[in-house]
Amino acid sequence: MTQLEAVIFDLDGTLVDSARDLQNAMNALLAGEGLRSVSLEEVKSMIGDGVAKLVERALAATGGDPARLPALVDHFLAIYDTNAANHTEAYPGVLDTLESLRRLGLQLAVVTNKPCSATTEILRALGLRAFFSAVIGGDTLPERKPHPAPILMALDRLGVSPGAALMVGDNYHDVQAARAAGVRVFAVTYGYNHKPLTELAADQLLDTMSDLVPSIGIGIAAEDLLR
Ligand SMILES: O=C(O)COP(=O)(O)O
Ligand SMILES: [Mg+2]
Repeated sequence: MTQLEAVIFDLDGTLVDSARDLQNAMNALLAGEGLRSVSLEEVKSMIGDGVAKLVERALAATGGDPARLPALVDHFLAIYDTNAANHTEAYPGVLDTLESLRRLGLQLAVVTNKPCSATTEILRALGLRAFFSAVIGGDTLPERKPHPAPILMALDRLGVSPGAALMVGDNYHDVQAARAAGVRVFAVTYGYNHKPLTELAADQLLDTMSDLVPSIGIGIAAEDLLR
């Protein structure tokens, strides 16, 4: 079994619960358009495919004019960029897990469909930025997950081959992108997945991030990790 050298994390729904800040920014945008607010549950069902999709789904849900989409994506970004870390928190077990993985000598990366500026603001505000040797956002490349390119770019920056990496995400797009990149993939059960967990077809499900290190120890090259 190839020795595990790197873990790539999705951001929203995996490392951080960002739904409240996304909801607040969205409702400020919608109010400016004279449209109704969206609930937290609605927003959670819209997260994961980047900002343009998020705004498109919110407009569709509230009867907004699709022709306004390009202008409203820009407006959303202007609101969200400076308010991305007001209520956003790391999920339980995330900080301890990142510390443990680094202690085990693993390299860490973030591959998210969220734009880089908001991603960086959140990671810095939560004290997580220093754990990651590579951070790939939704606007780093023309392609986003489920395309494998962002994952391959992260691996390239880390100097790690796909077979020596593990992806951890919450969405079927994370699973698809990882599979297409040739990377093993675990899925957390607490995030914003839009499909039944059984359909995710991840290599393993994690009910909490605290389960990750024990799972690696049992399932993936434990003898190598602990040597
Ligand atoms: O949809 C987004 O903006 C971010 O989603 P992700 O961090 O789960 O990739
Ligand atoms: Mg996600």
